[in-house]
Amino acid sequence: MKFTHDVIVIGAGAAGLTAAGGCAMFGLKAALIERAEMGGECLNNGCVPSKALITAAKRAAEANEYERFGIQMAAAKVNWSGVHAHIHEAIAHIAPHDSQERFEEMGCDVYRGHAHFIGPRKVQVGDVELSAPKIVIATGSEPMVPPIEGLDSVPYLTNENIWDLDQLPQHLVIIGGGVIGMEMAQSFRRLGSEVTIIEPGDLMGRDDPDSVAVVVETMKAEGVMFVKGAAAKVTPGVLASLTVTLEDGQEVAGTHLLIATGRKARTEGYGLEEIGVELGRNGIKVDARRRTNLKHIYAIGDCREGPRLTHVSGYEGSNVALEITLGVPTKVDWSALPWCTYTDPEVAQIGMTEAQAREELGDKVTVVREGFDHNERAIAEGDTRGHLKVVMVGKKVLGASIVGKNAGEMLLPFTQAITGKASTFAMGSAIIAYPTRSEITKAAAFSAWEGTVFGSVPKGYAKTRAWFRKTLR
Ligand SMILES: Cc1cc2nc3c(=O)[nH]c(=O)nc-3n(C[C@H](O)[C@H](O)[C@H](O)COP(=O)(O)OP(=O)(O)OC[C@H]3O[C@@H](n4cnc5c(N)ncnc54)[C@H](O)[C@@H]3O)c2cc1C
Ligand SMILES: NC(=O)c1ccc[n+]([C@@H]2O[C@H](COP(=O)([O-])OP(=O)(O)OC[C@H]3O[C@@H](n4cnc5c(N)ncnc54)[C@H](O)[C@@H]3O)[C@@H](O)[C@H]2O)c1
Repeated sequence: MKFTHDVIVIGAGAAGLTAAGGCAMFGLKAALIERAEMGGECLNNGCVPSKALITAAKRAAEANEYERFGIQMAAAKVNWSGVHAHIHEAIAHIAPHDSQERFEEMGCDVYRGHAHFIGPRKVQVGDVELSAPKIVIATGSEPMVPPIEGLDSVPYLTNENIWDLDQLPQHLVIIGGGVIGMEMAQSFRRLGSEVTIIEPGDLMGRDDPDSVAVVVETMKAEGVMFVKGAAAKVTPGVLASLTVTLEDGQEVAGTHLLIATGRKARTEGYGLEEIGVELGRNGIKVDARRRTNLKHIYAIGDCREGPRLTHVSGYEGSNVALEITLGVPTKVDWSALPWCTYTDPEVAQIGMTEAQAREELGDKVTVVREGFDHNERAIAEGDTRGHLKVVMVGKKVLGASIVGKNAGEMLLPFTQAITGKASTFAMGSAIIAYPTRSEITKAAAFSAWEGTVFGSVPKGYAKTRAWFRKTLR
């Protein structure tokens, strides 16, 4: 079979960009296909707009504080069109980094259109047929909208259209108290909306409950309302715009509705079933090397079963690029997986929570806890909310849960403690929570190694392997 490319990558979000860019930097002929905006969910509908909103909301919250440290600011006057502009400026500022032009400069052939498998090694985009011995699926995920009665009778929001709001909601009702629900709730409340979160289970259920409790206390004090229960029905309102009825009959009325009930992997409408790629409960099934049941096809990022975070997509993209180019079989390792929820205070986690460790290792687990109330920087800053919990077996660190100001920036030493690796190479390949300032350490370490990793010898080796793969099939 004559191939058009060494590798085809479907989807230009965090996962696909890293995989395609990595392969191209080793000199492989890489095709990158994107049917919507370059940069995917993180840039256009996810991390970047949400963090921009959080920043604007934080400014309003600071202005609205009563006198602190002898200083009283003028109360915040929120101009929603200015907040909206800031969100879209942040996206526009980062867009060139993920752009078609940049990836073409790196050596990728970028195709804009819907990709569809027409064979196990063939993909069609528009009227172009592409083929390659290796294919990477990085098609991402979309909001999971539960089948709530009457939902279609109201114009509801998800993370895909909330950035287009032309006015600040008067009362935002949020179904789902996970990460999106909590980050959005605090932001809109701080900007002046009334906000109610409806959640049947634990708020931010993946995090340590002691961390979550600190944030919930702050959010309650700021006026966010929490209602326990599952949303069962939505009705257009008479005075208010809508009413959500819970399974137990409670009613919550508001003017706007945000659905934040989790993500659904994008696995439909591009021929996966026809070529026999196996699917799991919510995503493509993969092994530890991110290979599907068809071993030459990889699935990375939000489209496969597993954690859904930008830094995870990037990590899997580079692992797969290394495997395809240099033949390094890189198994994923989640033992030092970090994540952070950018509420105020931030909730950051790496590795195991106390509950996970106790479930796996019982009473061998020890936990040490330090509060910020004894931290002199926190005292001087007048913000002692929060604590650090370190989860260990003996003195070996398994995980850490941090809640407090800039908690996401405090995870890096625990990456090194858990992995036991602290070289510049390890720093360059560490998984670092996105978006944090700590990522700059990875960038610096990567720069130190770039010339070696993408030097003439590894590139020559990668190209020879790709040539054999294309020619000997
Ligand atoms: C509101 C929100 C806030 C978030 N905040 C954070 C955060 O702070 N930190 C964090 O780490 N994570 C965050 N996330 C999660 C993060 O955005 C995702 O994990 C990440 O963007 C997934 O990247 P991906 O490349 O796997 O998928 P995506 O970014 O979804 O990219 C997939 C791409 O594939 C394209 N595509 C799909 N099918 C086809 C096809 N057939 N042909 C061609 N193209 C196709 C899509 O158009 C899309 O551009 C957030 C998510 C949301 C929704
Ligand atoms: N800071 C970050 O890293 C960040 C920020 C935002 C989003 N994300 C990513 O985005 C993804 C999605 O976030 P999310 O908040 O949508 O999902 P989630 O899984 O975190 O939370 C969804 C919540 O919705 C609740 N729910 C489900 N059905 C419901 C119903 N009928 N009524 C009321 N509640 C209901 C669930 O109990 C759950 O708590 C996650 O994978 C996350 O990793 C990450």
